[in-house]
Amino acid sequence: MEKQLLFKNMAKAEADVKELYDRYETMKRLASQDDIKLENIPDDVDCPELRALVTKHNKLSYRLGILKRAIDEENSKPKMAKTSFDPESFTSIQTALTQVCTIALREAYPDISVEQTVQPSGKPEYGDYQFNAAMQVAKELKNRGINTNPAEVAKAIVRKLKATRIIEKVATVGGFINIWLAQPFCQNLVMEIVTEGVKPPKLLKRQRVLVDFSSPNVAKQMHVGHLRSTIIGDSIARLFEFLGHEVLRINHVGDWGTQFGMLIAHLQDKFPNYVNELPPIEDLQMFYKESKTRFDSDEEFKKRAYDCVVRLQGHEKDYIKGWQLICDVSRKEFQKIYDQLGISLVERGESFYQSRMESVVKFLRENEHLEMDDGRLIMFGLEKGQIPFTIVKSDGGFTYDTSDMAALRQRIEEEKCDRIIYVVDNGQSGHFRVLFSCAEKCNILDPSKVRTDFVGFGVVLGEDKKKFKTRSGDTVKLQDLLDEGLKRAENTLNSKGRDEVLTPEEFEKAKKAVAFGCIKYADLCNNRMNDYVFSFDKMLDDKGNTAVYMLYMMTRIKSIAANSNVTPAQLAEAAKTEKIPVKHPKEWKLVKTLLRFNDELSKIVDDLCLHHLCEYLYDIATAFSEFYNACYCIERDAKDGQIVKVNMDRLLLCEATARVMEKCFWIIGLTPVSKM
Ligand SMILES: NC(=[NH2+])NCCC[C@H](N)C(=O)O
Repeated sequence: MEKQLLFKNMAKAEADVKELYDRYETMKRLASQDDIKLENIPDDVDCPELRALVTKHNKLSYRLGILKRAIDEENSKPKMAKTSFDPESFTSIQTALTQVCTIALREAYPDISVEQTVQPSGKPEYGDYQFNAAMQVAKELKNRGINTNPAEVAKAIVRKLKATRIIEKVATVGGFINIWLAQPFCQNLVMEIVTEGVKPPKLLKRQRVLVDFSSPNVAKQMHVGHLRSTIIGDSIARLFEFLGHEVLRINHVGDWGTQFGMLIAHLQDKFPNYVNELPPIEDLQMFYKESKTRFDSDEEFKKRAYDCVVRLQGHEKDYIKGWQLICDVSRKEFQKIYDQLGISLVERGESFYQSRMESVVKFLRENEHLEMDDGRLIMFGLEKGQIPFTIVKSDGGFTYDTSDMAALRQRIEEEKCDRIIYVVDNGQSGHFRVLFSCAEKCNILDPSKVRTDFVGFGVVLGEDKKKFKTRSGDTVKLQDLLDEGLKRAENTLNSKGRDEVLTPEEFEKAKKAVAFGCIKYADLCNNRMNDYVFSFDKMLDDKGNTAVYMLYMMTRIKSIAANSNVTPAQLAEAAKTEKIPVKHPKEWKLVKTLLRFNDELSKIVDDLCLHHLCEYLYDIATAFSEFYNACYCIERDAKDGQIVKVNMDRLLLCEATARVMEKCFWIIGLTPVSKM
């Protein structure tokens, strides 16, 4: 009996041991797992403490995962101490990134002198900007017998990259260094646009910039070529003004040629009393034609005309008076065009340089730069095979070449210009090459101190791709062209029913903004070097990159806040607490597009091609449309259309977009309209 009990106890003890062993095994298995899941604990394990511990463990390992990833991310970032970013020296994102990358490049490879600017990257997966110097550096190194590859170089550069507030993260793909912008930094910059307006980047040095543009010829037609020069030159001047430079807008009018001889001789015959009584010359071109016909057919008249030139250049009173009268008639006509287009210019024609021409000739003679050639005095520039400048004609008179030499000298020595920009058609590119070359040769121009730019442009073509003419084959008068623009703009607005929604004043404003805006925009949005086809139909199209599309876009953006009953004051108040939204990819894309503004400007400061700005405007408009379609600014009830929610942060982004676009408009010379 006792024995039986003993056996029973033993069997039970054995079963207990087995059970305990099994449990131990389960626990061991569970413990070896990285993450113990509650469901893996067998149901028969009745141990609440264990379950509590597992739950706690799981929570902790989740947090550990987050921390580990953060550490990894931190480690993948440039390792050096965070240098605080100096907003004082910030000019543009591209410049700032280029600086940071160049410093890293120099540190990684001190004796390699590769210059590269950071570029916006083409695809979002390659970051926002790219620095592609590694290929060139690797090539350089290979040339020196050092075996490496672009990927290694890229990594070496990244290791030297200092962290800044602009950069969120950096990654290399082969030899490419991809850079992602930091959102908080960008949000702040865009918010500054809302609170402080679009400000120009900090100027390193304020320059004196002279823009020689428009420059028609007295008594002759101001033609479409002069219109191009006027539009392009005005925009360039505006750009430099916005940047804070000191700009001289000079109208180098052709007012001192030999044509004045025949004009004055004709004036004496037609209006003998011209000195005392204002001659009623209405059609100066007609007057010019008449005198030219006489000049070409009448020997006696021709002689008198020559005599008149001599007496005019000798500053004889009555001759100067006649010359002034003729210039006045022209001046008034030019001014009408400038007023309509909203362009300001300082007239300083060729006549202004008369005495300076005399002294520049003396200077060139004394320094032995002039050569006798068939009775003329000519000057060769520095380049071989270049045609020479004619400084003094065989009759002792001066030429277009002489006046430009004198003008350039005046602009450098008297005006102390840092940069001189000539906006003249491509046909004169040769003239300006010789001018710069001669000026350098005789030490009037030192290109290391003064920058000269020839801003050429192509000819204006008709829709038939031939030279721009009227239907009857005459050259197109500028005033007629502007008038037609107004008429066509009126038709366009009427066809959209704008005459019914706008007040007469608003309609007039819109009409002018559209007409003159579209003429300017159509000119500027093409690469200026190309010939351009003048087409009102294309200009007035409301699709594509046209002024009409841009003006519409602007009124649309402006109406968003107004339609949601948010006042400017409320918006300003919201700017104090809200952040610019960047969560949605389209918000972020728009933000980054807006922040390209300064980069675009610095590109234009260098190549003086305004089409970059028009392309940029189009990019903004596109990014805005995408944002607006994807992100609600105002949320309305589906049934009754009542506003249920206003997303103030998005309205602030709309406001920033309008501000940047407005600044671009200003530089282009477009007048925005509040309603269209
Ligand atoms: N400095 C200059 N040359 N400026 C351009 C003058 C253009 C000249 N008056 C023309 O109509 O062709």
